[in-house]
Amino acid sequence: MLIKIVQGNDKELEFSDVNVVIDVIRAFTFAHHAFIQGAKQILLVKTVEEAFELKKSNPSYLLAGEVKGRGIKGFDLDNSPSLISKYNLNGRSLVQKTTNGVNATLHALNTDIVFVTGYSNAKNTADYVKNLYCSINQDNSIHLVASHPSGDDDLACAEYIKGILEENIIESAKMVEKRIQASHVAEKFYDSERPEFKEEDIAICLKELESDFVMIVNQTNRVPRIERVDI
Ligand SMILES: O=C(O)[C@H](CS(=O)(=O)O)OP(=O)(O)O
Ligand SMILES: [Mg+2]
Repeated sequence: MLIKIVQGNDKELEFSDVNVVIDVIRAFTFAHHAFIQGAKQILLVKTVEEAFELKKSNPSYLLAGEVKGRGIKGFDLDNSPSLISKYNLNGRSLVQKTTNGVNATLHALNTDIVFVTGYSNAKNTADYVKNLYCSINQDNSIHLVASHPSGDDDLACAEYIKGILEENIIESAKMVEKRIQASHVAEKFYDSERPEFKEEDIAICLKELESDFVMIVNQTNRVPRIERVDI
């Protein structure tokens, strides 16, 4: 198994058998909770304009995401996992536009299969990838993409997943949680002068959840979309 950790949201990756794109704070923690709340799929777009175009032809779509961390005028939702975990999303399709997670994923499509995850679903995802791609073929190449260019939240999670895949756990779950909380990306959520960033979001990003699915990017349509695949 050739496992490489890559950091950044715009890296053009050479082909690998599997890509796992990680965004802890907050895009794929948000996505994980959206699926738990019943979402059917999450379409991934690069720009705000593309999101509005999709909504024009599909008025039931919910637009979600951020620019510089803040919600977008005219969108239905921002990038907050604590907010989304209060919605009933049964059967709904979302469109997601975010700085790191979504952009990194759109740059990571040169592969047979793309997973996305935050920390909340990291162990599930790592176990699934390990069973399916590591046990059978030891020659498989895997990119773990820590989507924030400098955030230790995604890097810590990537190292955690690598440890599970290689059966060599250097970073314990507790250590990873500490690194996420101490990362510079988390800072603004503890800043009382920036009330738009909620501390509650970080609490959710730090919590591993028992869930029975992984998130895989379906590339068969023009717009790539995250779907839940039961495990
Ligand atoms: O909304 C977020 O948490 C981030 C943007 S920033 O790092 O807070 O500026 O977007 P994401 O794509 O979820 O990393
Ligand atoms: Mg992030």
